[in-house]
Amino acid sequence: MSDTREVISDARSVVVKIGSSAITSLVGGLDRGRLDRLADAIESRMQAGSSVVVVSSGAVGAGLAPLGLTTRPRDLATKQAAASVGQLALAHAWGTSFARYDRAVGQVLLTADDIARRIQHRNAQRTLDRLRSLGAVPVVNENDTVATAELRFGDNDRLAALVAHLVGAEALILLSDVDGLYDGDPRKGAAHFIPEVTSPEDLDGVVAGSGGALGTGGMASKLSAARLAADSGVPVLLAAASDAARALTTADVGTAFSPRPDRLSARLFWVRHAADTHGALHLDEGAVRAVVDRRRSLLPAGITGTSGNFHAGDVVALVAPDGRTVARGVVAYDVTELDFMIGFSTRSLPADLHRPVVHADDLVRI
Ligand SMILES: Nc1ncnc2c1ncn2[C@@H]1O[C@H](COP(=O)(O)OP(=O)(O)O)[C@@H](O)[C@H]1O
Ligand SMILES: N[C@@H](CCC(=O)OP(=O)(O)O)C(=O)O
Repeated sequence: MSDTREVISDARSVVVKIGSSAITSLVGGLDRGRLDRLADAIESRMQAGSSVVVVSSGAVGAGLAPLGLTTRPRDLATKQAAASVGQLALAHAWGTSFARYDRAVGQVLLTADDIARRIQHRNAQRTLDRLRSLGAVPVVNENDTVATAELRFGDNDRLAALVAHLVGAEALILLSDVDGLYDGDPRKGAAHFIPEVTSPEDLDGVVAGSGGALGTGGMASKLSAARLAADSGVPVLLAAASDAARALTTADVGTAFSPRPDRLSARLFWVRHAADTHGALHLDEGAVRAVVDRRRSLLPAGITGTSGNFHAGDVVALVAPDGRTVARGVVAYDVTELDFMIGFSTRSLPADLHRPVVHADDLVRI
């Protein structure tokens, strides 16, 4: 068995993400039998000494039938209404499944903002830690009814990877309706199974397709969540929910993603994955080369313009002349100060403006 699978199987703290496609269907809504089987597997892992945080999708899927809807809505307001009805059923169903073991369940609804802002971040962290120390299972979902389009996590795979970072988990298990990663969408024809992903090259030629009728992000969101987790040193197992018992014990099913050996510091992880940037710095070609290839700090001379309303200490995007975001970093000046500095060489500026606009230590390439 690979080292990664051993780490996942031995992890004392695990985040288990369950996709809509694994526990809901368009016709039947929430599948209580499947939820019971997942709760059985999670309970066994907890009995063996691990703490588990569940990230459960399925609110929208569970809310469709009660509202007389037969397809997943596309517009935000109807999605939010379905999630509002469905979240109640979902939380109740998890509560009932774990009550068979006298295990309490705590509902935790988060938005991107909660993870991005340090104070809410700490509050969420404290609640999750206390729930776990009290032996309860936190069941996390996105707070769909208040998240607006631009505030959305995008998908719960990403939320699960951020939660894994937040609680210092040692493994992330993504359970879906597919039994792992293939080089193309297995619903669309013959595809080859990929058991291990140890480096980005293992993903060369992989076509990550869209999700099913109820899923949101499809395989692309699982791959980017796996990368996010890998950046924070967390190994990921992607497996079918029907294999949950094996995924949670021996981890000898599905696709295992190794964490990167040079994991990002907590600070740089923050910079790269901060939910929101507060603006952008537009770079000329020379500055792109200095920052990306030579890993230098960004100086005012290489900046051609700014956008957004940011302050010193905010995370901003660094954008190349062709519009690509090439890095993210913590900016050292307010936009109002910077607008007078851009294009000038450091020597021609007053001494109090000599620090770099983004220091190399505060900068992460994308
Ligand atoms: N390269 C691929 N490997 C495996 N599955 C893929 C791939 N591309 C697309 N898929 C599809 O992604 C779906 C899972 O994504 P999604 O429906 O969003 O799940 P979930 O609800 O669990 O988040 C699977 O049903 C599968 O058909
Ligand atoms: N918050 C939404 C889930 C969004 C989502 O990412 O769904 P999925 O792709 O099934 O994990 C819900 O509960 O329906």
